[in-house]
Amino acid sequence: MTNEEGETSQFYICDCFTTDNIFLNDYKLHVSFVTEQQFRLDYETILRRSGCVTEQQFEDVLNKISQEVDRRKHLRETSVQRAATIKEQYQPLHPHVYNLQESYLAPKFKEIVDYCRSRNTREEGLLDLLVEEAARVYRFPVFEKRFCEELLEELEHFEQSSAPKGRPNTMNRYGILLNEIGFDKNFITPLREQYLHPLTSLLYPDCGGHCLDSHKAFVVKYDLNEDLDLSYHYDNAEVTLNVALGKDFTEGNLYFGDMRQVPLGMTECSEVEHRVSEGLLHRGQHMHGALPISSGQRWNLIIWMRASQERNKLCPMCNRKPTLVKEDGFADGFTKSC
Ligand SMILES: O=C(O)CCC(=O)C(=O)O
Ligand SMILES: [Fe+2]
Repeated sequence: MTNEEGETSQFYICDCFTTDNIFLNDYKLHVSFVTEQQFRLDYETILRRSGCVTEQQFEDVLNKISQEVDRRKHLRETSVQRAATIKEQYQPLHPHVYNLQESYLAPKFKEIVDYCRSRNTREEGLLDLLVEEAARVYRFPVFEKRFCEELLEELEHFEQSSAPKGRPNTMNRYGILLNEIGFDKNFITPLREQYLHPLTSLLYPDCGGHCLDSHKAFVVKYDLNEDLDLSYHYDNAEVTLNVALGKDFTEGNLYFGDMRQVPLGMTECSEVEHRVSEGLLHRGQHMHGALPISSGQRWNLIIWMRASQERNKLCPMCNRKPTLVKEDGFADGFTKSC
């Protein structure tokens, strides 16, 4: 039996969600907060170096953290409420975009998926169909351009409506959470299971790409009057797909550094351009960020794909064995079974 979002199992979050990876936008810093004493010990020096020098500035940081922890503690319940209100009140402009059709997909993408479906192990032939832009970062066409336009029209229509809006995370202030507006069951889940899974199985078997069983999907939006760029980070995902949907924009390239926990600057970064209708597939733990756009507006579809088999061993956000807390929906992709 599956529920409305299309999940078949009970999923969990790790309890580090309320203590770890809290992003301080003013100082572009991710922090953990358990007690004030621990926080001062771990971050006072680095915060001071980043310009947080007065006691008042430090107080402001503590207040922001406390607000964020509160927001996270109530996140699931507010999200369920928002989804119910959206379902009741929001009238889609293009209802058909919520149901994935083969005709939305680029022919080249279908060719790549067919190639993967017919093979159990990676052969060099696959790398002739994809472009490897940086270490294990692959580019390929995903959608037809016409579909990207319609999807964007739908998302803008939603943005302009009076429906309540949940934002993807503290780093993206203007995105849209796709599960809340009803994209999971008939669009993102079939896209992940039927099309992306054959590909990730061959490309990332070592990072859970062969056993992805949930996701978090959202849209990020950059505009000259809103967010311009995205700080360096890793995703709460085993494998991520990032598809540029439009509109017209200049710059805003992604950049990739090393895998987790190597400070930027000690490592060479590779810049990768976004091209409308094309996707970039990468390991979730591959550190990356987005450079500022210099004109226009950029919308990208982001699918953080999770493999419970991998994350149940080690939570990618706190690097410890996860302490499970039950939640609705796909939660953060942890399960109890394996
Ligand atoms: O703006 C982008 O293209 C990157 C977005 C991203 O990395 C994320 O949301 O995790
Ligand atoms: Fe990311």
